[in-house]
Amino acid sequence: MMSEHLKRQAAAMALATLKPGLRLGLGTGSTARHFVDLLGKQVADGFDCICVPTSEATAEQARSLNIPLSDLDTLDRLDVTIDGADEIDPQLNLIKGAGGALLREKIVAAASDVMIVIADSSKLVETLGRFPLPIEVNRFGLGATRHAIAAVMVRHGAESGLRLRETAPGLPYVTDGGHLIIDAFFGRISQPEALSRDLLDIAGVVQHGLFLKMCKMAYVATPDGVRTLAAD
Ligand SMILES: O=C(CO)[C@H](O)[C@H](O)COP(=O)(O)O
Repeated sequence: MMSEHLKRQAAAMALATLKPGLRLGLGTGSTARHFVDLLGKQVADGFDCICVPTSEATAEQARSLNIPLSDLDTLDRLDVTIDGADEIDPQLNLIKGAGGALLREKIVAAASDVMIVIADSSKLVETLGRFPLPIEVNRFGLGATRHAIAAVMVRHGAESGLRLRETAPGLPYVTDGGHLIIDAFFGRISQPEALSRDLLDIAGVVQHGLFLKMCKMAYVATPDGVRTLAAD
């Protein structure tokens, strides 16, 4: 499929920039999966690195490829994290979390000196909000948390509502951390910093999928080649 080909090109470009000996964060999702696959081949050829995965799925893939793994108890900082994104704006602010790994992804990205995003060009947007914003919430008090998120949505002029993510009707999606995810349809997010603060002020919100000023560089694959985007 064309988009899989583009994702792999972006992943290959990111891998080509990495020096041996780095402490790497490994993202989650189909694009990150290409990166881990390519990294596995490089490790098999002797490439030295130590990696912290952002999800159980990525950990399992990395283990199957004999990629050396660690965690953020053993390593307190990482050099680089390579991850995908659901939306990328011109300042390289992101929406992440379609794959349900946003909490670990944000912890790993925050512990990294540099966050690099890999994506195909369908992820580029002028303003964040085309994609529903994933919000990770505690199971306890779900109704009250939903109500509080709905009030924030009204304050931010949201268009269409929210829904609890499910794996099947009536079966909530559960994150690796044991939390639930609410997908909130904001439409155009004109004040992402204020929205981030308002959501984090809600007691039942564990984290949300706005990654603001975290990404330093993005490799975005287009049919004409991979573009390198850098944050100001
Ligand atoms: O945030 C994520 C997972 O929580 C992913 O990085 C994001 O959803 C992009 O995934 P894909 O590469 O499959 O499009």
